[in-house]
Amino acid sequence: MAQEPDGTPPRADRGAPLPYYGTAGGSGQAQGGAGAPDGGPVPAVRVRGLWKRFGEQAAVAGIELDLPAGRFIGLVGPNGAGKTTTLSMVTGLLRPDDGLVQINGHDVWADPVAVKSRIGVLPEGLRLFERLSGRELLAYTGRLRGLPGAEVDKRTGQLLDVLDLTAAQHKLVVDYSTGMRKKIGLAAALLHNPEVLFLDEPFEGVDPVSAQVIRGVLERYTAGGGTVVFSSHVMELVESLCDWVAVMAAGRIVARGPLAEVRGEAPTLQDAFLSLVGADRRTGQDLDWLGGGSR
Ligand SMILES: Nc1ncnc2c1ncn2[C@@H]1O[C@H](COP(=O)(O)OP(=O)(O)OP(=O)(O)O)[C@@H](O)[C@H]1O
Repeated sequence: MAQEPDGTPPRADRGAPLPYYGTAGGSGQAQGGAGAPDGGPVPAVRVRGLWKRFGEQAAVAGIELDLPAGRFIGLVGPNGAGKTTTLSMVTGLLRPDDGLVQINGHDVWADPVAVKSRIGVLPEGLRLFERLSGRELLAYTGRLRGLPGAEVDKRTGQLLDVLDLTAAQHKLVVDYSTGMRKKIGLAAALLHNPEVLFLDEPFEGVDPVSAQVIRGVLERYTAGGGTVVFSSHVMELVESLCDWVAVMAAGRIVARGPLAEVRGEAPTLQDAFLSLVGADRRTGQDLDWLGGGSR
């Protein structure tokens, strides 16, 4: 598999290698804006030695990963592979036991304000302010992000329109459907025009029409230079949307690189994925009693 980053324009903000966090609960040192230590282009996301244990179990077991800027990146893996735990640590929602995470050269835990102004996050199990209307939620988010009121109004109107939420803009979020919640969450994550957008299962529970709308917005965002990192189980979706993928299994990255390279000789990403995570051997052949006939 290819080693990233690739094809990303070099940036001026380069600097020294960064320290790891050290032991559990350590916060590392501020190194805002530092670049790739090898002199290469600064990756959108740089992860080194990332660990998270829950009791005896290592949910994330020493991940090393560079995600190139300006790409549509899919993080895929079977249930329990550690995708959500990884994304939570990368976005500053969950403190790692050990390891380093940088967003465009800024340390997630040592320089959280710089990082949070650069990222948008649509987490799994998104919690929203339910007693606000969709429009109020975006107005509130925009002001929290420090945007001027007129700019918040303009962007809010445009995002509500593009995401087909204008008719529901005055409805309380508590009354939104699953798909509407994803869309208003996406609008809130995009409002400040982040450099990197993280989405945990953005298409789960979303109907095909809304999925197409979300897809269009994300494609517009990457065309403008933004980086999307999203997790999904749906290989067809990843294959049609992403140009770069990272495959996780049992807390580790087992493959990463441009989509075509990870797919390799396999006919589809799904085949490559099943082979990479070792699931192609589980065919259900042993269940010879199953079939609804004799009990
Ligand atoms: N708060 C927690 N406490 C204990 N175990 C946890 C916790 N969060 C995650 N885990 C465990 O860590 C492992 C990785 O979970 P994670 O949710 O990151 O996987 P995932 O790849 O996102 O899975 P899925 O695709 O099913 O959402 C799982 O075995 C899970 O049970």
